[in-house]
Amino acid sequence: MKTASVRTRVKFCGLTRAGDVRLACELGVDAIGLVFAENSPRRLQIEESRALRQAIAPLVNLVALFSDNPPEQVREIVRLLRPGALQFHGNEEDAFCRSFGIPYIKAVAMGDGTSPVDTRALHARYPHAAALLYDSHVPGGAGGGGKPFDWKRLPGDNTKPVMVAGGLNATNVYDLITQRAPWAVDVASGIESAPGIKDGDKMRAFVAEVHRADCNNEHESGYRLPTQGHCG
Ligand SMILES: O=C(O)c1ccccc1NCC(=O)[C@H](O)[C@H](O)COP(=O)(O)O
Repeated sequence: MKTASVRTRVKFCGLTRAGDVRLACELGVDAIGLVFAENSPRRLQIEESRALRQAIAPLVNLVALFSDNPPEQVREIVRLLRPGALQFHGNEEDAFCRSFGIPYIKAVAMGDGTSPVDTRALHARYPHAAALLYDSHVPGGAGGGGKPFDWKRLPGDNTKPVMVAGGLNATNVYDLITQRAPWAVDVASGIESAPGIKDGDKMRAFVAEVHRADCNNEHESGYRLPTQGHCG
């Protein structure tokens, strides 16, 4: 039997319904992203997020997303939801991001730029980031826009796990994984029928394509642990 020697982690982001959360967990995603950024159509109120939290299966990570939210709001969400990681999309600096005592992911705005990413500068600016998420928003803009950036701009000299987002869906995630082998992929609109409303068929197709890519991927990324997942 053919086996996958690596496994790409999957984060589904911007869920707003408990049923979608349950299906995502059944499909085997690694993380569920709940959005608390003010400018998002997927933004949750704290009360509704508690029901979603309860729908997350054991061993599946909860990631809480922010974009320049006030610290007391972040603290309140950390207290109530106990996320496994925080994700910051705004102009937050390292000291702020790490001050909540939970591993953090920093989103890097790839925008419409063409210049190479200065990985050294990024690592110096966010020394305590657990991972960097390369996403297609413009600096200061919101995520979840459903538009990819040019993956050739992904840096090759990372010393932190690389996550990729921006316009991913079941038709392009295979190419991303086989071309660039990120540690994790992150998707919001590519698995939706409307902002915040996930589509079961699109979720299934996305996970199936990640699995297919992992089973065909010869590329060994320095950010992955070897695993032996079965490919059928
Ligand atoms: O999803 C949002 O509405 C959002 C708003 C403000 C900041 C971040 C936001 N989402 C961040 C994500 O992690 C998305 O999954 C990521 O940007 C990819 O989105 P998409 O291109 O729709 O797959």
